Amino acid sequence: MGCAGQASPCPIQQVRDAFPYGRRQHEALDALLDEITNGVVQPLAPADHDHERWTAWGQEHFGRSWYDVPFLWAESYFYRRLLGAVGYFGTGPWQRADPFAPFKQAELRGDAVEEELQALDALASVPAEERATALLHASLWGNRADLGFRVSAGEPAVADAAVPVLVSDDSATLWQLLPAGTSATVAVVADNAGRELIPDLVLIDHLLAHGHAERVVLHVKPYPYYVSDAMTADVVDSLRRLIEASGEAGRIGGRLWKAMAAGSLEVRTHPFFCAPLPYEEMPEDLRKECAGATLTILKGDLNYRRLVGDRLWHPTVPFAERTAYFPRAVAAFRTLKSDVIVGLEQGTLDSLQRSVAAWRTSGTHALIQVRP
Ligand SMILES: O=P(O)(O)OC[C@H]1O[C@](O)(CO)[C@@H](O)[C@@H]1O
Repeated sequence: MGCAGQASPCPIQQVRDAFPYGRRQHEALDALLDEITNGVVQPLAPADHDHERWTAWGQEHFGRSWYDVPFLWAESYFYRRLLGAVGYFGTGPWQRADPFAPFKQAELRGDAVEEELQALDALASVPAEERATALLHASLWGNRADLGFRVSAGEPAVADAAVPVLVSDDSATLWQLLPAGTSATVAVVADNAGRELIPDLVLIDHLLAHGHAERVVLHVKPYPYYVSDAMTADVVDSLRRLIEASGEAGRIGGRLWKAMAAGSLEVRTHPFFCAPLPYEEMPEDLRKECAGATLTILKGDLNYRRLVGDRLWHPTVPFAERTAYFPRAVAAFRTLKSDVIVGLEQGTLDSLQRSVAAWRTSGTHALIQVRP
């Protein structure tokens, strides 16, 4: 979360600086910061629309120090409380005003996105298979948000070139599940907006345009979360950004816009995407939804923690074993930003452990894992 003395930026300060909030919001943010630093976790007010839901999701954590509750729970609840403090769920003037919108907008309008969109022109003329790999990697590394659509492919420099940056790569299995010309439905559970969502949308366009999927359902967060997580408004902004671009990016945007109207691309959301719970505990309606998809692709680090279980598993525990509960085929695209990892070959683990890189947490490494 980066508050209370941690090195990364504190979202409380970030939103304070980014919005001309009134006294009431500043006081509520002060109180939240004080609660996190010196106090104990307070429940939501009984009148809050999601009071019952959060009680079910972790009543046992209320009244304990923020430092003593599970990290996954604390992070999720923190974002819920932050939104409460700025009046996001209220009926006042700040109702539904995304406190992170200024950061998302700046990224979308930045030079990096512009360059990445322009690079799509060069990609349009390369053979379909090579393009598919480049787009898959762009979506994957978009999770680190510092790599674009380079034809030369998607992999950032790392300290130790002897160690593979893709620590697991099941992309061949992914393409086997989605051969061109199938009537597959693909569910994509999005992670970050901006520099991650744009390559996700470009990949979705490729799946639809080349017959790897007949229908794609893009799942986004129901409210602002983890600063940059994508919501419906971010999908709209990204689609507009694509459409306004020249060349191939603009054409992709136009196709996606039409796909939305035709129903071959659908945006959906569910409260569970902001839940502090593993996917193993997903509710029945979401389980049915995933069972109906040929493949569900989960993007990002947090989704990975929730998919395999937020624990320090031995890295060679099979991915298939940890995801056996998932109702149908599932894929994880993730740059490594936390200690949780499974599904590594012993040889890969050995070379990673010999390297000097902080490979588990620095975002220099990534994986594509698939359980058919
Ligand atoms: O956007 P992503 O890839 O889900 O990353 C979020 C990650 O960042 C953190 O908030 C901090 O490292 C992790 O807790 C979390 O897993």
